[in-house]
Formats: sequence, structure tokens, C-alpha cells
Amino acid sequence: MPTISLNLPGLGLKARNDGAEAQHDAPALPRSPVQARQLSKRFGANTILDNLDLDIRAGEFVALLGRSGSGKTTLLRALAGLDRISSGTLDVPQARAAVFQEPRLMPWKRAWRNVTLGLKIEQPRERALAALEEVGLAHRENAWPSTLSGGEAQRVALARALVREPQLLLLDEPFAALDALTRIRMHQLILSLWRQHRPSVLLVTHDVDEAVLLADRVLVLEKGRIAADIAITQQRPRSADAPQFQKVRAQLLQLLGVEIEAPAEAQPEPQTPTPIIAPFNFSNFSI
Ligand SMILES: Nc1ncnc2c1ncn2[C@@H]1O[C@H](COP(=O)(O)OP(=O)(O)OP(=O)(O)O)[C@@H](O)[C@H]1O
Repeated sequence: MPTISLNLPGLGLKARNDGAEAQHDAPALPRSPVQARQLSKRFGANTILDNLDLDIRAGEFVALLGRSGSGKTTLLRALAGLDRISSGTLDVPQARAAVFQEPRLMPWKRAWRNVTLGLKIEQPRERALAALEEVGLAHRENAWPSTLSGGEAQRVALARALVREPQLLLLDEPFAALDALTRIRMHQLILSLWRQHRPSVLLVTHDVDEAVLLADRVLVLEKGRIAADIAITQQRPRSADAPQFQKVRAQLLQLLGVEIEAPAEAQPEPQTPTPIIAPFNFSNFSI
């Protein structure tokens, strides 16, 4: 007689129809909304993603690091449904939205119209305004994209993502083109929006500090697969000066192939006077 297993989530019960006793297991975890199995992506003869497995849990903030050309954007585009995968399986929520390095606003549409662009929804203006309000830009609803600063334009792009009420928010280096101060403000904004709406987030970044500052988990992509998966347990708000932060940063830099010299004070005293070289400053270090 064939065995049919019926998983009853949350009960840890397996019902079988083969007469055997029901087993009591550990409670089943809810299924991850993002699941990639044996996912491969090839461009011609080049295999960029190679039988990659990935899970992102509901409401989880995951950052993805990797050397240039390792396939981060390729993975993000596959998750966004912008590119087809070559083989494997990929489950993603229908409600997903992406924000890229450049805001990609239509220059001939006012800010609020950019927010609801392509959406068939009731009361689009009110919905756009509410989303702009969330990113602190309600007062610029009628602005043309050319009159917005880089940070403002990126916030309109975020509002455009929010209005779609995504279960999965894909961020491809959205802060990379911004000045340092605006980037700090954007970090705060993205965390507060994430707390409020709790989508699953995948943030592609080159900035190790940004990854450790924001994410629950940092992944490193290498040779087409997830080569490292590091949980960040430090409580938010996180300080880059905390030993915990520095330890993870050093670990990630090492995984990314960045040689780190021991801090100057750990070096033995030189016998003869040597020119003073400022210690390497890790803050905002990016690859
Ligand atoms: N449409 C395409 N056709 C052919 N090759 C592509 C295409 N898109 C990406 N690639 C190649 O796939 C590889 C990975 O590119 P991808 O942009 O995903 O890397 P990345 O990790 O995001 O890089 P970076 O950090 O520099 O942005 C690169 O070698 C790139 O040239």
C-alpha cells in the first residue's frame, strides 16, 4: 500500500494511511515564502548560479554579499521574476517589489504618478500619497523627477515598492549612489519601514558594514552558491564599534578575500623609528 504523508503544520503530526501509528515530531516550521532549490542560471556557456539553494523566512531581513560578478544581481533578478532561471525550482510570493541602485522614475510623470505606475488600484492618488507620507515625501507629490535629489528620488522608488504591499522586498544596492549622510538616513528609514510592514527583504550590497548593520542574516555568494550564511545576533540599533560587530565584519571580509592586517597596537614595537602609517579605517569599508 502506498504511503501518503500529511503534514499538519504547527501540530507536528504526520497522518499516514498505511496503518502505522501517527508520529509526534518537533512542531513543523511554517514554509519559507522564498525557496530556491538547485537553482541554476547560465548565460550561454557561463554558469553564474550553480545549483543554488536559498530560503528566506517570512519577515526576515537578509543581506547578500559577494565579489563583483559573483551573480548577486542575477539572483535578485531571478527572484524578482525579471529573468528566467535555467533550471531548478524557485518559489516566491506573488506580491514582490524591487528597488535598484538608480530610482528608475519616469521623467514625464509626477512623483505620485510614478508611485502607482502600472497599478490598477482604486484611489491611486490617495494610496500614492500614503506611501509618499511613509517615506517623508508627501510634500513632493507633484514634483517632477528631475527636481528631486538623489535621496528623494530613491525614496519615491521605495514608496513605489511599498504601495505594492510586497511580501518580498528586493533591494539591489539601493543606497550605493547616495552620499554618506543620506545613506545613514536611508538605513534608518528602511529599518523602520521593515519593522512596520515586515516583508521578507533581500538586500544586495557591496558594503559589509551596511549588511551587518541592517540584516538578520548575511549570505555570501561565491562560485554560484551560498558559500556562507551568518546570523547577526547583535541587537538593533547596532553600533559598528561593538566587538560583536567588528568580529562579524572581519569574518565577512575574510570570506570575501580581503586581507586584514592586525591593528597597529597589536604589532611589536619597532626597533628603529619607522614612518607612522595611519591604521586602516574599516568604517564604511565596502568591496
Ligand atoms: N544578460 C546577461 N548576459 C550575459 N552575461 C550576463 C548577463 N547578466 C549578467 N551577466 C554576467 O553574469 C555575471 C554575474 O553578474 P551579476 O551582475 O549578477 O554580478 P554581481 O555580483 O551583481 O556583480 P556586481 O557586484 O559587480 O554588481 C557577470 O559575469 C556578468 O557579466
